[in-house]
Amino acid sequence: MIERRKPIPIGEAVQKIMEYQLQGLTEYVSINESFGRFLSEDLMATSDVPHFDRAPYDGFAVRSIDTREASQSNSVEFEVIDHLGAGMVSPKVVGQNQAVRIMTGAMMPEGTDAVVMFEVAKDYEKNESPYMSIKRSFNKGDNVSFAGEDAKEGEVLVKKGTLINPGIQAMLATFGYKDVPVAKKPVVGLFATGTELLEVDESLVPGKIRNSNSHMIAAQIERVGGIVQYFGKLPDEFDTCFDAVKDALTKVDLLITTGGVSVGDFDYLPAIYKKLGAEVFFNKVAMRPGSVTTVAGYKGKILFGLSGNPSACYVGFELFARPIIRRQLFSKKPHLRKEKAVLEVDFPKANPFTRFVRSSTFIEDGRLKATPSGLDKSNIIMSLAGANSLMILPGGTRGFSAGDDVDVLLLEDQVGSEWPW
Ligand SMILES: Nc1nc2c(c(=O)[nH]1)N[C@H]1C(S)=C(S)[C@@H](COP(=O)(O)OP(=O)(O)OC[C@H]3O[C@@H](n4cnc5c(N)ncnc54)[C@H](O)[C@@H]3O)O[C@H]1N2
Ligand code: MOO
Ligand SMILES: [Mg+2]
Repeated sequence: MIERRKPIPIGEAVQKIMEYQLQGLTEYVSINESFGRFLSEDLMATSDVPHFDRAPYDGFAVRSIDTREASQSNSVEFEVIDHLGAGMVSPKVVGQNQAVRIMTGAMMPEGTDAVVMFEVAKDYEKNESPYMSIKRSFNKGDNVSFAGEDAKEGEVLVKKGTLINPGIQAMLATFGYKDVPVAKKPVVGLFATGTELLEVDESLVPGKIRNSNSHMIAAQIERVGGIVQYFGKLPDEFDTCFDAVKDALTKVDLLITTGGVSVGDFDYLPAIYKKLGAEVFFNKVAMRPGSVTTVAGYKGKILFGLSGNPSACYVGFELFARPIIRRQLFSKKPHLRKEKAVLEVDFPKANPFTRFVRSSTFIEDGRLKATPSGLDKSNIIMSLAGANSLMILPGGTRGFSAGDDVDVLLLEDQVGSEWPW
C-alpha cells in the first residue's frame, strides 16, 4: 500500500517556504558588470545633479536685467567678453551689457542668469571685438539648467532590491559608484534524476528520452537571477542519489532535483529526504500541474524536489523556487506578478485543483488577453515555448469561457508581486 499524501493549499505551501529565513548577501561588482544585477542597498544621490548651474543651449549667457529694454523695435547690444565650451569655467565676472558665448553644458559665468539661444541673437564684430544684439527680453532663469534640478544630494533614488537597468547604470556613473553593492547571486544546485534520461547529444533509443528538464530549469534559475551549478543527471538508484544529494548540499545555497518525487517504485527523493533528516514542508500541493512538488529544509538550505514531468517541473519552480531566490536578491516583491486578463478561448476542462495553464498573454487594443500556449498536460513540453505567463484557473470550477476575466502570472516581468497575490 502506498502512502496517501495530503495536499496542502498553494498559499500555505508558498508561506512555509518563505518562512525559512535565508539571508541575502552583498558583494561589490564593477559598474561595468552591474547591469542586470539587483541593488543590495538604496541608491543615494552623492551630489546635486547638475552640481553647478549650466547652459542647456548653445548661445550667450547674459544678465537678464540688461535685456529688459530689448524689443522688436529696440535692439540691445552686448559685448561678448569670453567664449566657453562644456567643461570650461570663465574666470570673468559678467558686467552690465556684457555676455559670454557659451555652449550647452558649460557652467554659467558669474553674474549671468539667463541664456540667449544663438537663434534669437545677431552676432557681429565691432572694432575687431565680438558683439551680439537681441530684440527680446529674458527673465532671470530663462534657459538655465539649475544645480540640483535633476537630483538633490542625499535623496534616495532607487530602492534596494531593484534590478539594475540601463537608466540605473547612468545614475550609478553620475554618482561615482565605480563599485556597486549588489545582491550576491544564490548558487542553485541542480540534478536531473531518471534512468531513462539521455544527454542532449545522444541518439534516441527505445524507452529513453533526452533530459530536457535540467536545461529548462537552468534557464529559469538564470532568468530569476541565480547561478546554476549543474551536477549532471542521476540514475534512479537510491545510494547513488543519496550520496550525490548529500555532497551537493555542501556546495550550494539551494538544491533542485527533478523527477523521482512521486509514489513510484523508483521515486527515491522522499526516502532521501528521510534519510538525510530533512524537514519536509510538504509533499503534495492542491494544484495542477506540479502537485507532487516536494520541498524540504536542511541545515539552512532548501531542497526543491520538482516533478519529473516537464510542465509540472516548470510550474513548481516558478511558484516555489523563484520567490525565495528573488528574496535573496532583496526583492520586496519576489513573487510572479499577477494581473487580470481576458480569456481568449473556451477552456472547458473542469478543475478539481487550481490549474496553472501555460499561456501566451498579450496586449490588444489596450487590454491584456490570454490564451493557452498549447496542450495542458503535465508531461507536455511544447506548450512551454510560447508561454510568457501562467493563467490561474481556480479549483472547484467547471471550466471557463472566452471573455471571462482570469488572473495571469507574468513570467518575464521584473516587477513582481507581494504576497498574498
Ligand atoms: N500512482 C500515482 N502515480 C503518479 C502520481 C500519483 O499521484 N500517483 N502523480 C503523477 C503526477 S501528477 C506526476 S507530475 C508524476 C511525477 O513523477 P515524478 O516527479 O516522480 O517524476 P518521474 O517519475 O521521475 O518522471 C515523470 C515523467 O517525467 C519524465 N522526466 C523525468 N525527468 C525528466 C527530464 N529531466 N527531462 C524530461 N522528462 C523527464 C519521465 O520520463 C516521466 O515520464 O507522477 C505521476 N504519477
Ligand atoms: O504534478 Mo502532476 O503534474 O500534478 O500533474
Ligand atoms: Mg515518478
